Amino acid sequence: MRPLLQFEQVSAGYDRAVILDDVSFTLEEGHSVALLGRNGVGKSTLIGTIMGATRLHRGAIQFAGAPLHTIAPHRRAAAGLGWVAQERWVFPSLSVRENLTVAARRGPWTLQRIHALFPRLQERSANMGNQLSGGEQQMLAIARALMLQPRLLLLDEPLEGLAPVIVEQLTEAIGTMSRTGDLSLLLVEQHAHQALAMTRHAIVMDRGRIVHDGSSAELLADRGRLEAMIGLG
Ligand SMILES: Nc1ncnc2c1ncn2[C@@H]1O[C@H](COP(=O)(O)OP(=O)(O)OP(=O)(O)O)[C@@H](O)[C@H]1O
Repeated sequence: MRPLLQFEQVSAGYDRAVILDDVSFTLEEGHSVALLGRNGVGKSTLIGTIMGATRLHRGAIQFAGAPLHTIAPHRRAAAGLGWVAQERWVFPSLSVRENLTVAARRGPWTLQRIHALFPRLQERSANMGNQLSGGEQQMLAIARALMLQPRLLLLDEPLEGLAPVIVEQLTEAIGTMSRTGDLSLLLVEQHAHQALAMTRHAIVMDRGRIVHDGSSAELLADRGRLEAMIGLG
């Protein structure tokens, strides 16, 4: 196994506030990890720390065998990180097809492969970004990130606020993505069951610290433990 992302005793936050407290974990190349925890425990801060959007107080982050924390935030996408933020960035006045191709790079994620993953986007190719439903925008935001050929894709609550039928389609697509093996995934989700079903590993956070790091299947089977750590809502 090859480590792709490693947090080494990372403390990080905003200005003087320390939110992440001595966080260490490893994400292997080609693996998928669910990042779980109650509201406000620091999940988005961890994602932001990978992208360089927070202040690193202590520790180091390695990505693909080299230090990541010394790379400027605007260069991290080119280094192989894809980020689908909660805000679902899409270009409103570009068509779906243009959204996908405007900044695309060559690599394993082709338009054809994207259309196989999200048939809905193929049907909506000529529609503008602002003519899409919330679920379609989420699909487009994920697809745009894939067209940049990331080695690691960060998904921040992709199922949030979406209709059950869309949640089902997205869950299936994310599960497919994570099984391809040529992409690593870090998935932040409030929907713990879905997140665990889509991933191989799970990390649970509480108040800025990692309180559990293990297999998703085992945690999914241990209802009592899951409930104690994050509640089941
Ligand atoms: N830009 C910011 N400036 C200062 N504090 C922040 C900022 N963003 C988040 N925080 C604080 O950091 C802590 C962790 O928030 P974070 O958003 O990382 O948690 P989360 O686990 O992702 O929660 P949620 O599921 O609600 O998004 C909270 O106390 C929050 O108030």
